[in-house]
Formats: sequence, C-alpha cells, structure tokens
Amino acid sequence: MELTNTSVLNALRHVDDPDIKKDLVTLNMIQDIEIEGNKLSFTVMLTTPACPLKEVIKNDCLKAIEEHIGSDVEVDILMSSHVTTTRDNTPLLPGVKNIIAVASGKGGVGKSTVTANLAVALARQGAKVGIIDADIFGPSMPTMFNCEHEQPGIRKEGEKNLIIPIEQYGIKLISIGFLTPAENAVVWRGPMASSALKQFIGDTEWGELDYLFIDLPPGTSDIHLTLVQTVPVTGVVLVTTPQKVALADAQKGLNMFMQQQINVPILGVVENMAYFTPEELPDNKYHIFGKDGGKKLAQKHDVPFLGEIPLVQGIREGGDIGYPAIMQEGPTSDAFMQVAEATAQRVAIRNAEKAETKKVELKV
Ligand SMILES: Nc1ncnc2c1ncn2[C@@H]1O[C@H](COP(=O)(O)OP(=O)(O)OP(=O)(O)O)[C@@H](O)[C@H]1O
Repeated sequence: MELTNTSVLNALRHVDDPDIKKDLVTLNMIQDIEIEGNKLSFTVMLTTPACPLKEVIKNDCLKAIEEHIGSDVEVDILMSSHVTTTRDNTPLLPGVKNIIAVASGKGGVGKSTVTANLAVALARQGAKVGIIDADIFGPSMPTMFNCEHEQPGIRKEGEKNLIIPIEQYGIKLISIGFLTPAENAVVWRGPMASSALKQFIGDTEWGELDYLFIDLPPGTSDIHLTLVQTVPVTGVVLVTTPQKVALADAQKGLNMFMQQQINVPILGVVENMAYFTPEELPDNKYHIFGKDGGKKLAQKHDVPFLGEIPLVQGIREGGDIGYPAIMQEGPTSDAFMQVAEATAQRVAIRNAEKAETKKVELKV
C-alpha cells in the first residue's frame, strides 16, 4: 500500500484506545503526520502524560502500519499528551482541567500521604499539578512538602487580593496550615473553615493545572459539602486501609459522594497499608490489617480499584522529613506511580464517558 496521509490514517483506524474503546483517528489522537520517501513520523496525543498504556498503544500503531501499509516503512512515533477536561467556562478555577477530591472514612489511613505522592508522581510524568490541603483537623501538607515555615504571597489584582500558592517539587500548594499554626487548626471548624476553602478555590492564583487535588478532612463534614457546592468536582479518590473498622467508615465516605443529590463520580479506591513489607526484604508481605479489604469494597460498590500501597517505614519517614516516598526509586515509588497512573487513566475515561459534574445545590 502506498504511504500517504490517508493510508496512514486508515491504518491507524484499526488501533483503539484500550480505555476509551474508540479508534485513535476518531478520537483525534493522531497529529503531525510527516512523510518523506519511506519514512513516516507522527504524534500520538494521549489523554494524560501518565498513561499506563503508552507502550501498548505505540506497539499497536507500529503493528497497524506494518500490517496495512508495509514492513518497509521506517516509523517514528512521538508520544505526547493533552490532558482532557469536561470543565467549560467556569468562573472559578478557569485554568484547572480536573479537580480530584481525596477522601477517606477514617482518620489516619494515609489520605494526605497518598495525595502528596500521587501529586508528585503525576508532576514527574509531566502534568501540571496543584494541591489544596483542606484537612482542617490536621493540615499535614506543609510538613509533607517541607515548607512549614513558608508564607504564601499576595498579589493585588484590582480590588482583589490573590493568594500565590507555594511551589515545591513542581507542585503548587496551599494549606490551611499556612494560615494558622498546626496546634490551632482545630479552631478552623465550621464556617471559618468553609470560607477558607472557598478562598483557596476562588482567590488563589492557580493558573493552568491539569490536576488539582483537594485533600479533604476524614469522614464527612461541612468542608465536603462546601467543596461540592462551590465547584464541580471531576471525581473522588477514596483512601482506606484493609481492616474492617476502616472499611465501614470508607463505605460511608463512598455513600456520601454517590448519593443522588451529590453524585460525584468515584475515580476509585486506593488500599493503603495493604501489607507490611520490610524495605530490605521487599518480597516478604505481611497482611497485618487483613487482605484485599479495599479491593472488595471497590467490587461491592462497582467502582474501580486503583491499587495498593504497602506499609513501609520509608513512607512514614518521607512524610516526616517532607520528601515524599515517590521521589526515591524502588518498589514503594513504583506502587505510588501505578496508583497515580490508574488515577489519571480513570480521569481520562470519566471525561470521555460522562458530562461535567453538576455543582450541588442543596436546599436547607
Ligand atoms: N503506606 C504507609 N506506610 C507507612 N506509613 C504510612 C503509610 N501511609 C501513611 N503513613 C503514615 O501514617 C501517618 C498518617 O498518614 P496521613 O497523615 O497521610 O493520614 P491521613 O489519613 O491524611 O490522616 P488525617 O486523619 O490526619 O487526615 C503518617 O505518619 C504517615 O507518614
């Protein structure tokens, strides 16, 4: 078959995006086709830089060109990405493509640890990422990002004072912990906490972001309601540990977001502290909190399971010194990277399949 733009597109119509289950040409993912003699180059525009199926898609493209055009074509494929969004013309957070709430039922299950590591993982893959630490009961992001003593700047824009987020490890970050010493955080209950969250959303200079994570307080609270009433949330990541008492609370968290009046898509469940593993013996796994609790919870509610993170001393140490574990190579960072990729993949699928989430209008 002759090598032309049309024959290339026809060949690539045989390659499906394995998640969205439509072909790459229909999805407008093939760009910049260039042909010179028997040399062909083109770009595949993925829906996230953290696409776990990058290699599968690339190989499928190579196979399709060989099968439908010929084996003598020299093919050079550039894998690039453009993160998708369903958000459109919203006055709040106009440059933010996806808002991901991270929730848990119980406290202390590692919600902030997972948020910090997922955010850094996606930034390392090339995404633009921010975090709002809305955990008023225990704002831990300043510690986890080693910026406890930093103060966000303020920029005047007309009548408005805009907060400038702190930047650390490529992440834009704002926390209730920057506004009040951690030991006073408990006074930020109720309306004050809600108005602080609104300020973080409405009066902060976020610029362009692919993913903005919101680290919520544990359980279900006014802050959760404020969030879903203020902006359309793309989806929720629910973090749980595998034991029965944590799962019972996690279920309440899921129910809150899934109930009809709120109806925020669940991107999936992360099982943290899934098993203990000594760093020097990574093949030894001890299921001290039980096995597969998070996976079973996801199955029961028919929501995706995003993966498991082991209980490892280095994760706690990384949190305490403000150097997220994902930044050190090894099985722990691989586990976080897999969960980050699964989350980004779920965002892309959600954006392909569902319309923008509706902001919640609750009548009281
Ligand atoms: N997989 C893990 N392995 C080892 N330690 C962990 C792991 N996940 C979290 N931790 C540690 O457990 C503690 C609690 O974690 P974290 O603050 O992330 O929980 P949380 O659910 O956000 O808590 P909160 O209820 O305050 O919101 C921290 O010291 C953290 O470093």
